[in-house]
Amino acid sequence: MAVLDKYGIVSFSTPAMGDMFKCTQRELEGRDVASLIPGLPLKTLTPGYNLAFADFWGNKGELLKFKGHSPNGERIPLAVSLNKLSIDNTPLILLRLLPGSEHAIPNGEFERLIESAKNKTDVVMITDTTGIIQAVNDAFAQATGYSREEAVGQPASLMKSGLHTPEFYSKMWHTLLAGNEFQAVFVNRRKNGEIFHEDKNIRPFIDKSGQITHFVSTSHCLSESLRTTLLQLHHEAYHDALTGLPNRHLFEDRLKQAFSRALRRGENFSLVYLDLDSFKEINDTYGHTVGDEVLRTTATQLKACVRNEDTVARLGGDEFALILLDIHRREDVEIVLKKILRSLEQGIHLGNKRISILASLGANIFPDDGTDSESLMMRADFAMYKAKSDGGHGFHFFDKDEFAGSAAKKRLAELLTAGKRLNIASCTSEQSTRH
Ligand SMILES: Nc1nc2c(ncn2[C@@H]2O[C@H](COP(=O)(O)OP(=O)(O)OP(=O)(O)O)[C@@H](O)[C@H]2O)c(=O)[nH]1
Repeated sequence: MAVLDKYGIVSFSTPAMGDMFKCTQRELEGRDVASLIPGLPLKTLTPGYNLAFADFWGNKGELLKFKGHSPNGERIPLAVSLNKLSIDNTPLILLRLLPGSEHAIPNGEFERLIESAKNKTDVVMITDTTGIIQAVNDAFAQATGYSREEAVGQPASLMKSGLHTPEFYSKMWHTLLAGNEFQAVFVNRRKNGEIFHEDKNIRPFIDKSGQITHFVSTSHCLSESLRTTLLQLHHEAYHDALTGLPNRHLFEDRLKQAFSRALRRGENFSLVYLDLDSFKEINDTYGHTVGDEVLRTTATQLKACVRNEDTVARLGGDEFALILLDIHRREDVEIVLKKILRSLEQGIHLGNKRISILASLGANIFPDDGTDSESLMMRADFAMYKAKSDGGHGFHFFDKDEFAGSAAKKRLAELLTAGKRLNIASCTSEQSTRH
């Protein structure tokens, strides 16, 4: 692994990269990456392009296959991934390298692989196809605190931290069992309970008959500063910068989790949409800074009105969504909605003046009002639109009969077909202007 500056110059490299290029880290640092990997389209004269390219490839999560040129002229087949990083507001590029261009380890090299792993600085762990550890190297013991004797025969989940979602592991198994390699930063737990971060690559080992017999994991632990930066990047991708709330991506993920939890435990949950009333007027009258303060206060108040395991997200503009877990009756939701309206009313203070925050809320309950996320989202939005068209500053529960007779239903269907965001508020002629 290496960190490049925006001009593509190697600012930092790991010993593993030195091993790969058959030279010391010092010989790599300060070099133009184009001289080491000529195929990479990073050029010293195009820093803006370099960062945009790293960001683009990072988001795609793809590995690029190249031939590296070691300083002594040797050709090295490589798989490369790029990500944009920011450390202390300095944009940088994280370059991750894997040996070879093959997905699977070539036939008959298994024993040699175990032998070669012995002296590596990288952590190597070999499991069978069910994830039981078969072999580890010395670096494994240093990184995890488990000796070879303690680890071999145990499931690799020995190091599980509980901080990844079940989807993370299911994606890993799908990828591996399809014969492809899996690369990710794993958050694992050492024997002494400490959390550590591993930049890990897992490759299937395929025997002479073409069967996958083992998985080979190679990783190195991330330094504290890099780990913090990666956590920040992850947080930024899933949170709204203004309020710090989960953004639409994370909200959709939480909604999926709410479905699985409700199905697993036989529970109900409620989805609530909230749109501020006359927010545009606040912006127009007092300016965007005050508007931003109103949005931040809304976020704080919403979080204060719900339980820790519930979700409050900002979907965009003045639209928020809440997922209230483990709901028994509609009355439970009503209590929360009333509390929200009351606490938002307190608003913000501007000198001697108080600006109340008014909102329209639409709610529904799984499974009564919908059994998939799309219809629940659409129906919460519809209920919110009803609350708004009833004068705003209030809440409304989704009602099937109302929905069936509504002209908006047709509009909803059109929007749904067009795959657009369902902003029903824009269809209404009646808008609340109360403050
Ligand atoms: N201050 C601020 N304003 C924003 C932000 N994002 C969106 N807006 C503004 O939010 C307003 C949303 O418009 P509308 O949905 O029509 O707001 P509204 O006046 O509450 O209309 P109704 O919902 O019908 O009551 C627009 O004026 C946007 O410019 C933001 O991050 N900060």
